[in-house]
Amino acid sequence: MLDLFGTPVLPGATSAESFLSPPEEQALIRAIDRLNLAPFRFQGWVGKRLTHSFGLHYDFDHASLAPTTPMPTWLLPIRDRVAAFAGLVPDALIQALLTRYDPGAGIGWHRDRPHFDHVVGLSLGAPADMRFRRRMGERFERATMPLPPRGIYHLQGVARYEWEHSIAEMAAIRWSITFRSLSPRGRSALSYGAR
Ligand SMILES: O=C(O)CCC(=O)C(=O)O
Ligand SMILES: [Fe+2]
Repeated sequence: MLDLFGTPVLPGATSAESFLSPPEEQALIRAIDRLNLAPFRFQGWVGKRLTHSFGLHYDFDHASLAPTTPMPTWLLPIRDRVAAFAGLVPDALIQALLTRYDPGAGIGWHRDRPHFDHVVGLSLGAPADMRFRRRMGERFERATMPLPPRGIYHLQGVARYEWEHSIAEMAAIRWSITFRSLSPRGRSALSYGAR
């Protein structure tokens, strides 16, 4: 996320337009819709957005992280390009979370689980804004990062750890593919099978 002078508005948040071509976007949308997407669940609450994980599954009902089906071959070349954008080796992006936001679905204020480190996302379908906020005493500092279709964004450092983010309820369908790397906490949770 850069201002007019190319300075990041939020340290640790970078984005680029036209990362995917329109045919690639359409092929990915079709591939996501072929998956067995399930409503996101959080401690007994069932959300409107539909998700499917590859590589690792974080179970929000039980706050646990476990290996799941490896990324399919159609996703690997995309994962490799996304890793290059983020300056990471491809294998670092161990999880892919595929999400469909139907009209009325969004994502509330959160920071991603501490088990993960880098978050690199692709946007497909309807445009959206990622909103950011950070508490400053009595009020919130706020920032917005546009998420145009076919664009990519990378959250790390301050933007990922100190700021919360959310996406308002959508009026039209948006899909996203977010790739995550593991944090030291995530690595120990996996090796001990603990939280
Ligand atoms: O849909 C997106 O691009 C972001 C979703 C998100 O913040 C998350 O899954 O943690
Ligand atoms: Fe998130």
